[in-house]
Amino acid sequence: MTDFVTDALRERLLEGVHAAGREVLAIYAEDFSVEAKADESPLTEADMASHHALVALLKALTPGVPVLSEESGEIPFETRRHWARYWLVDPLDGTKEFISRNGEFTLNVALVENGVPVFGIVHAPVLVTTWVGQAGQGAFKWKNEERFAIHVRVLPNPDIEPWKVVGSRRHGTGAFETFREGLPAHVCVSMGSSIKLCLVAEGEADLYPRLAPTCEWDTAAAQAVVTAAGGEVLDARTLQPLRCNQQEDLLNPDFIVAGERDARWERALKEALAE
Ligand SMILES: Nc1ncnc2c1ncn2[C@@H]1O[C@H](COP(=O)(O)O)[C@@H](OP(=O)(O)O)[C@H]1O
Ligand SMILES: [Mg+2]
Repeated sequence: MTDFVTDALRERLLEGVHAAGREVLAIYAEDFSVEAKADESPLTEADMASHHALVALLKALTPGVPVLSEESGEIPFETRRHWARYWLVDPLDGTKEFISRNGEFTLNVALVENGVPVFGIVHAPVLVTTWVGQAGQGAFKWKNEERFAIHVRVLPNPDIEPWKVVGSRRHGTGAFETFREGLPAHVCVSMGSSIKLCLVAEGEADLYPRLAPTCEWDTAAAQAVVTAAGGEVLDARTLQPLRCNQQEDLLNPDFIVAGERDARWERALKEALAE
């Protein structure tokens, strides 16, 4: 439960994120250049335009609340570990999807309180879709200006209806394949960016195992959506909820997003991680 984000603040945040999304779309529509970051991952003008727009928005709406963005540059753990509340931003998640122009990229803004993502906005401008989740207030999806309440779905009986698993377009691993081999009947779809977590939140997928690296900004906003929709984002080994800002680096452990706990996928996950 967070009471920091009032209805009025949420509306201003949504307007601002949509405005940043329009800046990103304007770049998407033109020829854009691609640079390589220090870690060899790609960076476009759109990542930086969205970063500047979102940081300015958050600083204007909530002066005094620190902002950590993927494109901020490093903030030492010694400084940020004292933050009881901060904004965590991935201005463009799915940069490779942006570059390949398949529309599967998102703008992500999370509010983290004491390590827990309690509020999140995930906006996919090409899909004209925005997911919002707020602890204690549920989760919503806007699609073409229409608003729907969303909720995870109950795992179906796989003999009647196969489970739905969502995986990365680019980060499939042997462990992911072993996990699938341990599952009952299921179908698998590939998707880029934090949209994967949102698909679990809205009951379009049952499981998203991520047995490959990600950073906290990749997941925090969508984790708030998933939890507000009744699901969980769990460390794949401990099955405890992911927490932010607990350590020097900003890497997540391997994790799984699930609408519901179930011994069958927990067993498959254990086998996949034992390899
Ligand atoms: N080696 C690595 N270490 C940390 N994060 C990584 C990584 N390889 C990929 N990622 C993260 O995975 C995200 C893409 O995941 P997916 O392929 O499932 O969409 C990237 O987001 P960005 O596009 O914001 O850089 C990046 O942050
Ligand atoms: Mg990202």
